[in-house]
Amino acid sequence: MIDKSLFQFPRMRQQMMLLSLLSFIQAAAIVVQAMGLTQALVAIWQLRKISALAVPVLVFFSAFIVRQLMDVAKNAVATHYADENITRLRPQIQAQYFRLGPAYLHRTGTGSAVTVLIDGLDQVKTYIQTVLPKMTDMIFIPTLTLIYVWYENWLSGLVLFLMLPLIFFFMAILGLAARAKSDQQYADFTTLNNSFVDTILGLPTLKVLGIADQYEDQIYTVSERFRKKTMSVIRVALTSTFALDFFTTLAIAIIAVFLGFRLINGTVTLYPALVSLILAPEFFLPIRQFGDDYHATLNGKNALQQVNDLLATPAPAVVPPIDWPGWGTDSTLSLSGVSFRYPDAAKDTFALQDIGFTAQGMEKIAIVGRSGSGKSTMMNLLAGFNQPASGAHISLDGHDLTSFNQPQWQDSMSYIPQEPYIFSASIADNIRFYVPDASDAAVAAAADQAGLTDWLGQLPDGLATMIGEGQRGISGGQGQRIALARVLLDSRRKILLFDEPTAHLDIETEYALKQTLVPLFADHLVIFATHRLHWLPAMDQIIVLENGRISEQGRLSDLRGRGGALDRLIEEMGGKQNAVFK
Ligand SMILES: Nc1ncnc2c1ncn2[C@@H]1O[C@H](COP(=O)(O)OP(=O)(O)OP(=O)(O)O)[C@@H](O)[C@H]1O
Repeated sequence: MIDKSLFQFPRMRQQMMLLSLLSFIQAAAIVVQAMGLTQALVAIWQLRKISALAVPVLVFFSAFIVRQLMDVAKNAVATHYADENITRLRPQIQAQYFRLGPAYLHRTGTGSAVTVLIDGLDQVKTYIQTVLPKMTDMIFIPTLTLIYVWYENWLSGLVLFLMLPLIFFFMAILGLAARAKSDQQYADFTTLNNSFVDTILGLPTLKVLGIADQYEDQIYTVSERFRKKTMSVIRVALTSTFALDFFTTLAIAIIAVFLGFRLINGTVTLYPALVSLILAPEFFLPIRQFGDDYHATLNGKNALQQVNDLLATPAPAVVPPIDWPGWGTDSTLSLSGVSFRYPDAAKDTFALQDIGFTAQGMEKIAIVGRSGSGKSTMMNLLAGFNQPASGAHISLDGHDLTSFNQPQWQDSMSYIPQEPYIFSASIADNIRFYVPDASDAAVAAAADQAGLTDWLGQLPDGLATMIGEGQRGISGGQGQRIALARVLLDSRRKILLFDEPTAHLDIETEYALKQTLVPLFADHLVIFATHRLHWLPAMDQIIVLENGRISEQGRLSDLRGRGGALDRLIEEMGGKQNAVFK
């Protein structure tokens, strides 16, 4: 029922002590309230003067108020503590996602991240808020009421005490059944979120292909499955609540019958009999309340488990800092024996195998290959998102690196993917990506150099125009130019990694962009993955990938016409692509 990891939360001991104190006071108030009520009833039964009622009634109401105040206080303490932990966990989870990188997010799904960060944390909050006070209530309220009932009437105390194992036994059986169903339900919830986010992101494609309805049906099917799983969890939860209610009512009835007979026999007086009867439901109340909230706590427990698993996932080690001034004209990077396998790929299936090459100074290197040959995997590895398998040798100006997840390397490079991410912000802020404190004049100059001036002139708000999700849409070419402006703004980053930056652009836009890009290449190390072969004449070194291996590498002039992998690739591309080399 209780996730042990809760006890590792900061300040948990103090919180539990505080809640224990509040539950203890509440338990005492419950006993005192019952005493006051019973004394008042006994006084009425004995036809005593109305003034004899004053003290018991006052005691009853005072204890009643204390009891309610303790509920308010426990709620406030638990809510505050839950909020405090959610506020602590949210940035930790975000930081962990950053550490694990896009490769992890790709594997687990965006929907899963949304589930953890939004619904998951809400459920964890409800869990902490509910389970902590319920736990201390379950310890103190039954104990104190049992002690008092036993003191007043040991037989009633014994009945209450004997009922406990039976109730816990049923709680455990039903709890286990609900647990299994709830695990399934939570897994379905994540699947549902993943397929929903996936469908929303892919909606334009689905519409174009005319299969949006099919996906709508799929979401309907998944959500129906989720609904049914939820209903079955609720069914088990209701059965357990019913079973608990049944047994507690039975126990109270047994006590009532016993006491009734003993009152008639005269073996017990009215006060102990009545106080036992009034306290019997109080004895079971915390257990029943825990049963009522069991469903909510199960979801929270699952969500907490997911948060813990995420936080415990080992992040790729950040390579320790090196004494390296950054990439310069004399710099050398050499790789050998670099392999990479996706975690979910078959055992011996490597997306990259035994990669080796050397990059020097402001060289321009093209990585070409058929679709699926490993170009993006290679760029993600060079950007530090994919970690090479053991046995790789990476040497950066004489420093041995185990991966490119190296702060100085990453601070020296700019990575431009096929579709650069445009944040929901102004164009200027999007350009300031690497240099947040760049001046307006510097941003405007970078935008101009990237060829954005004509377009900006058409926008009433110019650089202040809001773009990105939920804002003004932009074309693929404009997105690439913004990404270029980012690079131009930060002249310290001398390494440019391009992953097919013009893949989604038409020939005219690509040509215009090329005019901006090629001059930029001059004072940078450029590693450029592409299947558009007209870029090759602008490159110093060509690396041809086939099935994750380098099948040919060298200068374009050396590779052309020798019937090797590059010639085969050019032949396959045919037509317009081939014409570039004639
Ligand atoms: N996240 C992933 N998990 C498992 N396998 C993957 C993943 N991403 C890519 N692969 C596999 O790795 C291989 C190389 O893929 P990669 O995307 O690097 O190729 P590419 O040359 O960039 O292709 P394209 O030109 O079509 O973008 C392919 O066989 C692909 O199926």
